[in-house]
Amino acid sequence: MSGYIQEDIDPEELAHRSELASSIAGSVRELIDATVRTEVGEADIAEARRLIEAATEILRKDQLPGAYGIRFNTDGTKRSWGNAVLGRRNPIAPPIELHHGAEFSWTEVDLGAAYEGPAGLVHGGVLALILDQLLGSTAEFQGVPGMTGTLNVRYRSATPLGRIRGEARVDRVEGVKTIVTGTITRDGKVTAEAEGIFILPKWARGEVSDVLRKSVGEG
Ligand SMILES: CCCCCCCCCCCCCCCC(=O)SCCNC(=O)CCNC(=O)[C@H](O)C(C)(C)COP(=O)(O)OP(=O)(O)OC[C@H]1O[C@@H](n2cnc3c(N)ncnc32)[C@H](O)[C@@H]1OP(=O)(O)O
Repeated sequence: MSGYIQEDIDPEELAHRSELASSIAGSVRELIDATVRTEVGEADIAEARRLIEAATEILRKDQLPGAYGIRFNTDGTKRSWGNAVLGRRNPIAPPIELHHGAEFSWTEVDLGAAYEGPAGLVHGGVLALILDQLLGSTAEFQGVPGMTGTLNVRYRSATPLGRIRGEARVDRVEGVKTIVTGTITRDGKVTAEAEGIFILPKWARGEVSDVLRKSVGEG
């Protein structure tokens, strides 16, 4: 499957690249929030655009030919740095940091103005995005990975912007299908619940190396 790239990088260099990626993505994330909330006038907007365009030009000096893909070391550590939910290179990712326990996985993340749907509330699609990744990564961590086949989300009550918590656990495994359930809570109250069916695709059955299938990295 293209897009999976074996690229061995020693731990020290990896930590350095990770720090660089997180730092620039964090700056751009700040920029996104500032853009959504700015009240400055035309002259300041023009000046800001000039600086942003200059920064873009610097980054364009050396680019990957396409998306980042999923890269992994032969020891199984994995990098999904372009991922839309947890990619450390990706400023549109909230980004979520996942924690995995024996029984369940969880994340806590602050969702600010850039993730608004209804006034003052988290966009339902953003919650679905986070649940998709959280549930999918939970299946992966438990050694039964798959692509999302179906994701059902029930929005029980509105989720105000701010700090949310997501939790997920594998409910059962049926052949190549892993059924995972999860919730989003805000201030201790469940505002959304989900069930996902994650399916090990045909191309991965027996074809993908054990290293990749068992890989659980920093994301
Ligand atoms: C090393 C391995 C890596 C593998 C991968 C890992 C990814 C690790 C990511 C970690 C975290 C990801 C979190 C974000 C995850 C996304 O964002 S994934 C992106 C969104 N999803 C997609 O693009 C999936 C698109 N769809 C497909 O690729 C294929 O339709 C699927 C879902 C893989 C299934 O196709 P298939 O492999 O040909 O499945 P098939 O053999 O026909 O059916 C197998 C079983 O699944 C059932 N089924 C088929 N489709 C569906 C469906 N849509 N809904 C429910 N059941 C279905 C069938 O009825 C059958 O059931 P049983 O007869 O066994 O009871």
